[in-house]
Amino acid sequence: MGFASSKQFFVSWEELHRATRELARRQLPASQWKGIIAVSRGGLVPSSILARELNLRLVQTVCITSYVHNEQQKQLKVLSAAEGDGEGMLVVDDLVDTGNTAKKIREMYPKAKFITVYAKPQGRDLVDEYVADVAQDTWIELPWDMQLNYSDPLCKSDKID
Ligand SMILES: O=P(O)(O)OC[C@H]1O[C@H](OP(=O)(O)OP(=O)(O)O)[C@H](O)[C@@H]1O
Ligand SMILES: Nc1nc2[nH]cnc2c(=O)[nH]1
Ligand SMILES: [Mg+2]
Repeated sequence: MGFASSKQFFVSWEELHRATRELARRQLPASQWKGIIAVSRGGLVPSSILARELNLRLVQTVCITSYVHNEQQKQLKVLSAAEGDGEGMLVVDDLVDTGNTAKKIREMYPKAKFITVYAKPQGRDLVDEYVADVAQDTWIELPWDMQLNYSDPLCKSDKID
């Protein structure tokens, strides 16, 4: 789950919006869906965009926290979960990485369609649909985790000038 990430992929609000709208476009016709189950917290913003684009008013959540014990072990804890087997529902998360969360979601909602905006190779086969591939060694930095910052001009680190 990102422990071995050596690179970063920075996602702006605009890029997240564009990619999530593309994910929404692929869920048409909207009439086939009863609603959305957002995988909180990462799936909350994408779910809001999908709900708007598909005019879905039923938005439920499944709240999962991940406890990391060591580099190999990630233990999931479900704090609260929408009821049912997921029939007619879109289960939405921001990304799939190792696939641990996705496996749990599939067990809980076997009849749902599970979709994410981003997917890494280890977990992508567990997702029914996603928009963008990201390498396994890359950490995805999402817009709600970032802020605008001043950046020095490149020549400042140029020792020859
Ligand atoms: O494929 P995996 O290795 O399971 O990783 C993917 C999950 O990790 C992140 O959530 P996280 O558990 O960090 O919590 P958050 O959504 O509250 O940020 C992300 O939002 C996915 O839900
Ligand atoms: N923000 C973020 N959370 C994650 N959780 C698991 N993998 C990732 C990742 O690449 N980025
Ligand atoms: Mg999450």
